[in-house]
Amino acid sequence: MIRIRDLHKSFGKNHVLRGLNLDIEKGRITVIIGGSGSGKSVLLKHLIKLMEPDSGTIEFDGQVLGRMNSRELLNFRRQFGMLFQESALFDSMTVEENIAFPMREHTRWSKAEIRARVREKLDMVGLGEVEDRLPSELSGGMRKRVGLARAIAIDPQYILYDEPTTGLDPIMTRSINRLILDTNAKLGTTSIVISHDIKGALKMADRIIMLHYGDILAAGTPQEILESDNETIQSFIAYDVKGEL
Ligand SMILES: Nc1ncnc2c1ncn2[C@@H]1O[C@H](COP(=O)(O)OP(=O)(O)OP(=O)(O)O)[C@@H](O)[C@H]1O
Repeated sequence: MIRIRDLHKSFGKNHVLRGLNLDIEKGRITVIIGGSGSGKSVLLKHLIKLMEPDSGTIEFDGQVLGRMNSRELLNFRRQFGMLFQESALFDSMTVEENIAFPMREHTRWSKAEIRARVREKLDMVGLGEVEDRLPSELSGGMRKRVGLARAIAIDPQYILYDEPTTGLDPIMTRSINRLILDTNAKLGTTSIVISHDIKGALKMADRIIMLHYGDILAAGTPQEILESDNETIQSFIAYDVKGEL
């Protein structure tokens, strides 16, 4: 269980996270939605300590993130896979080297073992013989899949997805959403997804969190979000769900 309590973060006068409280259950898919600039990415960065809060706490299974020593922090980071926006692959490395990267950083697996595991992860994300290609030689959808293969390289407990389907066509969007669901089911991971894809969120989420000006406007099952009588939520989902222009 991840427990976030009274989290505040400002950049100068821009008070981005405003006393955010949130519990995220293990093994589930939590999708975070909300308008541009509402603080979704900032929240995600706090979870892996890429950003420090001004005040408030984040606990993973009772362990407070800010109080970990460097060894605990290294172990902690090992439990995370992250699929960044734009996939964030290393351009000068091949697909195989990209996926092998976390394995080399965090494990003592042999070269042969790493090679076999890279193949296994590529199979999981439905990619064929692309090990020797460079990211620039792949389509955007393929790069996302390689990014996902890298995110699950060392079977993390948590996977964070930052807008995994932004910029993809509807078919690729569906297929990446399917992959997120399958990965969650196969690896039993806790998945936290930031998304602008409301339809996808309603289909795959166990729980949807809506952020609004750095606080939580609503949290609930897809059904609860759909049935909410809050005007801001309704106008946020109107275009995608009701097809309103
Ligand atoms: N490193 C930073 N320095 C200064 N301001 C920042 C920094 N990172 C984020 N912000 C500000 O924090 C606010 C929230 O940004 P964030 O990226 O979390 O939004 P978001 O909800 O993910 O938006 P989007 O859906 O457009 O990606 C914005 O006003 C942004 O300008």
